[in-house]
Amino acid sequence: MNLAINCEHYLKGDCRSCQWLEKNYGQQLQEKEQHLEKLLSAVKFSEENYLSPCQSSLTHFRNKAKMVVSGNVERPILGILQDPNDSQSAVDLCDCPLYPTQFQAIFPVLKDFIARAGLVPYNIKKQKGELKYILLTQSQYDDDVMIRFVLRSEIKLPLIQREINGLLTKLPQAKVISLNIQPQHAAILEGEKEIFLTEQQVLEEQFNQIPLFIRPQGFFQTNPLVAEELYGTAQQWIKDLPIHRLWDLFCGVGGFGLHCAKILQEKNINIELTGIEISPSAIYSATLSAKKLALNNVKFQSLDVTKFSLDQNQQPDLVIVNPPRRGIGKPLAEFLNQLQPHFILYSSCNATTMAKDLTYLANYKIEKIQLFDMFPHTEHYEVLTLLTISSDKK
Ligand SMILES: C[S@@+](CC[C@H](N)C(=O)[O-])C[C@H]1O[C@@H](n2cnc3c(N)ncnc32)[C@H](O)[C@@H]1O
Ligand code: SF4
Repeated sequence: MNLAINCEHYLKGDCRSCQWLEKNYGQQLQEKEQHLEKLLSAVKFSEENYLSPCQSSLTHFRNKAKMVVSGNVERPILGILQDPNDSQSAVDLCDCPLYPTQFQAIFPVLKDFIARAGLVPYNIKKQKGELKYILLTQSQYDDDVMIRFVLRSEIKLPLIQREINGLLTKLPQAKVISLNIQPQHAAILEGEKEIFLTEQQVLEEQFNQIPLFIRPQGFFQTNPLVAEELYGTAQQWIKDLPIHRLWDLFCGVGGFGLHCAKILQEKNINIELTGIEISPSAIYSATLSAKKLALNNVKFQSLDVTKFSLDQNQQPDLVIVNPPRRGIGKPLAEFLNQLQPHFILYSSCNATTMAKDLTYLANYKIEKIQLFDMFPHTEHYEVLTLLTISSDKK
């Protein structure tokens, strides 16, 4: 079997998470482009506005590993369950070629820590044990990592505290370590309670000299090199446009808004950036970045984007939207279509919902569009679109 990358687990059939591994990379990209073109066939745009895709590395491109913990306390297995209801079906994926190479040295230390702290892996059928998942995230900026242990309860906290200095000595790059308490039996990845074992609670990342802060709960891009290209492209596309007032909706930790505000401010343009995001911890991170960049007139607020937008009566020049897979939805799209900001920058991880939203944005045409291959070996991709008001609607 010819695979796009060498993966023993795929060949053995014990992991099939990369559903497109049997297609070579050229074929993967071609199918993604065809998919996007088909979705946009009803929307007006010219060929020259369709930029060639931003490609990804084929291996070691993920900054995050979500490992189900199973096996036993002396020999834990970190990986996936082939049958989600059976801990006996575990496959160890510590050598998955998508993770950063540095993770290879970290996983054995974590396995040793599990044994030392007596963190019995959770057994789904028996509903016994404590440790459910380990979530590991690396910053590409300085290779520091954040380690999160998802546990059923706090019962092991004293043992973990006893062993934590040993772990920090072996892994000095572990700048953030936390316990997430997830008491429910359901296959939910994480619970609400986060207990920090390190003073530092956010992991610093940097894209295009913009500091961004990854915090335990909530969204952060998982393919850092492609994400850096994505934010950098957004920045380049808007830098010469007449923009003073901008909104970054679904802003997360602020990547898009901060990139755009920084380049405009460097050109001595007076800007006013408002970033809106539902998660308060993401807003905390975004505010921290704005302070570090010494940006003036920047306000990040934890609110529902539709509620925020419908309450506004001032027209922004640029609205950035980067929604979850469901898209921005009809009420917000129709509102923006009436509000008529001069430019809309739409970044989407689901071109199907974006294409639907574009039908409600009937006053706009596509000025530029580019595919960013954030998720190689799968059918998923990111797409960035710059919309301007159609000349007949001005
Ligand atoms: C695809 S992420 C984009 C994050 C950010 N733009 C970035 O580049 O990292 C979508 C974000 O929308 C937020 N979100 C989801 N529903 C929301 C809502 N109704 N109002 C505000 N934010 C929302 C999520 O918390 C998440 O951070
Ligand atoms: S996720 Fe990793 S182990 Fe699984 S198929 Fe993809 S490359 Fe192979």
